[in-house]
Amino acid sequence: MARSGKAAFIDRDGVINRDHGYVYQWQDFEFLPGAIEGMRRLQEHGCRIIVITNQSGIGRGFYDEAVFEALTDTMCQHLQEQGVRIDRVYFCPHHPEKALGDFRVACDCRKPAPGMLLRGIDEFDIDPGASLLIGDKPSDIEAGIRASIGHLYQVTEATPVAPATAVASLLDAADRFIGAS
Ligand SMILES: O=P(O)(O)OC[C@@H](O)[C@H]1O[C@@H](OP(=O)(O)O)[C@@H](O)[C@@H](O)[C@@H]1O
Ligand SMILES: [Mg+2]
Ligand SMILES: [Zn+2]
Repeated sequence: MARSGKAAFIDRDGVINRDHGYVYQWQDFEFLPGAIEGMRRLQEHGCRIIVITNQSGIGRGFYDEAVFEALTDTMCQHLQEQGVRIDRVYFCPHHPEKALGDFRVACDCRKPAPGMLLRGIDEFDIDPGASLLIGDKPSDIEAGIRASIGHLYQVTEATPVAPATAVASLLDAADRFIGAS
């Protein structure tokens, strides 16, 4: 049977919260303007909310998986209080050159590889063509292209990677997607 669900695949650092560089503590987690409202609108529109985040800070030894999970729990709790339910957070702890020990691998989940997106598509029976991705880096957009995501948005003031649309915020992306579908 054809896949039928719709998902918003959302990058974390630089889209949901300000990217201060390997954020792992709640005190450094600063929601970007429009991020929470954008997720609320996408959820109300019927999208699964799926976060896809490279976390090579784990592999580099800056913080461990338990610390990342604790921050994720706090973020999700905060969002829940604001009426946003995160369906899943996928993360990649690897890096092919900079990570330590077993984390130093050429995995299939570190963006621009599409592994985290493909997992979400499979686990939630998502139609990628009807879904959107919001990222800030070219590697996010590249992952979206490789997973055949139909609507790509890049939070950037520079020229976006084709065929992504440049947006000012998660909220801007949400409104454009909802307006177009
Ligand atoms: O934007 P997402 O995917 O949510 O997360 C990115 C972070 O894990 C960090 O990824 C690093 O890239 P490297 O992993 O070192 O190439 C840098 O870009 C950091 O500034 C950034 O905080
Ligand atoms: Mg990012
Ligand atoms: Zn990985």
